[in-house]
Amino acid sequence: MEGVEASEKVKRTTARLCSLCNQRKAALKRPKTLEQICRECFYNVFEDEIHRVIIENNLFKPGERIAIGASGGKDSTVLAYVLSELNKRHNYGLDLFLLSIDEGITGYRDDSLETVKRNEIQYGLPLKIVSYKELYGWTMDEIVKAIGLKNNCTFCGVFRRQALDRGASLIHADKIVTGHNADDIAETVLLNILRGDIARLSRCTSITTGEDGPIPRCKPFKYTYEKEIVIYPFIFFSLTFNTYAYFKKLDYFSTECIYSPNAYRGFAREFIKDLERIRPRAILDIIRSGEDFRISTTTRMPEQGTCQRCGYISSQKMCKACVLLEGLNRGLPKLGIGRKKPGSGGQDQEQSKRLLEKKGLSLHGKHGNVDY
Ligand SMILES: Nc1ncnc2c1ncn2[C@@H]1O[C@H](COP(=O)(O)OP(=O)(O)OP(=O)(O)O)[C@@H](O)[C@H]1O
Repeated sequence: MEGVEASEKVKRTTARLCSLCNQRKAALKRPKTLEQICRECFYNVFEDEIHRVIIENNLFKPGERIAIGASGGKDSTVLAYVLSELNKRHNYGLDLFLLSIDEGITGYRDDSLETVKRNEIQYGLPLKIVSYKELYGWTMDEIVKAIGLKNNCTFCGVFRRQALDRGASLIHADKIVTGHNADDIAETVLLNILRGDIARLSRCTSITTGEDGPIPRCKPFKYTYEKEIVIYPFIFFSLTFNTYAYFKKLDYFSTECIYSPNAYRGFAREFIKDLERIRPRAILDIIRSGEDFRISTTTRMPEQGTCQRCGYISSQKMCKACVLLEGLNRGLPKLGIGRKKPGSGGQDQEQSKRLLEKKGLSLHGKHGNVDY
């Protein structure tokens, strides 16, 4: 019965004319606006929105070398494709590169890197791969053996952040772009509110961050819905499978990391889904709320300095990567796990974490809690 209803729904939707061009048959309902539009108009609005975001926010300057953080996953694959198309179409004058970090996760990253290697040929973009093993002397497989499954995402998140910077500087990149999308950012706003993490809350909605660090980072998908990029597991809009990556038949890798099988940012994601049922714009509203937060001028923010050991930016004497690495090398892998700095959550974060864990949900992001 359900199947019959679904196919009726498909027939009803596809029989309608596109509400933008009024000529071709509608092929999907846009999750962002609920408009029924055709494939061609979808490509146009999807790409034009990203172009507008790039131009209005002055993300790039002609001649810049841009490292695209390429994991082989849906977001960064679509980002690489769209950015290379827009670069040609609008003459941005950018030198684009794919930059992949090999965390050393057998059965996951080795497979997704194969996808990136194919993307290198498909999009004609040079690829640079840097590995945790060469940078830190440890693979994630080895780290998980030492620390177990509980805190491994913290290592991975901290190391990846620095690895992207180091990789980008090896290819003399001026900027790094990542595939963080609107859903990721809205979730992060909520998580930072729950953690009481004022420092991260104040920067998590910025489209460009790290301008005071080694290499600025941009998120051109800041306003792009995940559901428009690729299939989404919690389908509640009809025809959400007709997304950009699907229509364009892009080659991406779609398996979850084997070390964080429950990697969804459970609570925030579910909450946002509930809100979206009432108001499809909820994701954009949350991002806007995050942007509009005013941080009191008396709030103590971490001061940016450099790590005494490796010279990387750090608000402490030693950067988090060096602290974690020291723990690993001394056989004390738990050294440096946990975070109790002033203004960074402390007790509030612990309380929210306990509360969520009681409900069987996790506060941690896909790759630890240091994603922005
Ligand atoms: N191993 C990696 N190498 C290079 N860039 C990475 C890597 N992992 C993540 N990134 C960058 O960080 C972004 C966010 O990654 P994350 O894994 O949190 O989200 P995701 O939604 O699974 O992204 P994707 O679909 O691109 O894998 C990615 O879109 C990509 O730009």
